[in-house]
Amino acid sequence: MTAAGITISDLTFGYGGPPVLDRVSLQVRPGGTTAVLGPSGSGKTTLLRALAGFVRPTQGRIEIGGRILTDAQLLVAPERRGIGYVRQDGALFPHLDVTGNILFGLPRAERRRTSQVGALLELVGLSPSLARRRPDELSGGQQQRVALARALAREPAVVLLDEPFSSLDTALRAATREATLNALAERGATTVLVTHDQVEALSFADQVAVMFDGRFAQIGSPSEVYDAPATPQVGAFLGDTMLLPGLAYGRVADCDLGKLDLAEPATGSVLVMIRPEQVVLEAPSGLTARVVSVAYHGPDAMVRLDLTGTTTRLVARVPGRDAPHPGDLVGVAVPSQVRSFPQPRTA
Ligand SMILES: Nc1ncnc2c1ncn2[C@@H]1O[C@H](COP(=O)(O)OP(=O)(O)OP(=O)(O)O)[C@@H](O)[C@H]1O
Repeated sequence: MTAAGITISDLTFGYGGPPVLDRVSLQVRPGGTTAVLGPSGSGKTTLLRALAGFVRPTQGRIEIGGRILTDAQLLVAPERRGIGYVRQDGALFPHLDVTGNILFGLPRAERRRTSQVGALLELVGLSPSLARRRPDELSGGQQQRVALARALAREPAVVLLDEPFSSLDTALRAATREATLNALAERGATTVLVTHDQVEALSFADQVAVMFDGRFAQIGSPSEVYDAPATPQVGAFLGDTMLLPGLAYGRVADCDLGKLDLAEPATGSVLVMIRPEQVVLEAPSGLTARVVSVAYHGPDAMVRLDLTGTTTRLVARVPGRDAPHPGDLVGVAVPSQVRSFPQPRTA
């Protein structure tokens, strides 16, 4: 199977009402992994359904491997698209065993090739000894891996994953995610993952497309969308942020935390974006703050602070073992470069 790139151009679709997808464009490189990240109801699943051929867009085009699958005239049937689709619940057939589930949907001649089931199970990190189990005899993570093996059995050029890890607990989620990534990499399949989990999107994909209200607010590498968000909304969706009013001149912004270095030059009134891991706590001197509360998480702790002489509230993420105590007076500094956004004018 040769890897196929995906090109989505100007795609628009609504379920009879206002558009759920509003002129959406996206490119996924052959063999690449893109995470579509957005809040509930933003249109992520609808985009996957359009890619899979389950809905007919009112406008726009979908091309996979240079072949047009959807446009104003054409709607190639789902089974002719060479796409594997793994849903949130895995959706295994309860009355079929693992082998039956994996071979389901293959052409009749290929269904006899039960020998490939063992190889597919190994590919997704499962023991071939599970081949005769029924879905209710498997854990949630094992069921998801069987669903992935079923999707890969047809050797699709493109695999769509719709929140496939969301029902799993934390440890199982990480292991299943890694097994899925390895299996997809081995097959060279181009992958689109839909998720509302920021950590999952950042760790799974080489490209993250952030969707709000049926539009992409930003498409970029994981570090671009996290470190250089296009808007405060994208920044806040990717992780905790503080926005401080300030005045920028070139590569410096003056705000309640003093003069901070800007990653990009700016001029005039800005909102300075600071992530909690950028706030460094030290012995009190210069800028100080009073610790309001500490949420201890083991490896790290989130420390809420009142900046002395201001109404500014800060949050610092510090190593768990270095966490101060509520009431402590600490020094604060933001030594790393920060981003800024033009401040919206108020009337
Ligand atoms: N079959 C349908 N008929 C009518 N409206 C629908 C249908 N499916 C989804 N919608 C609406 O379209 C919008 C986008 O839904 P979609 O499932 O694509 O969002 P999502 O980002 O995947 O959300 P979630 O993360 O909750 O799954 C929502 O407002 C939803 O209510």
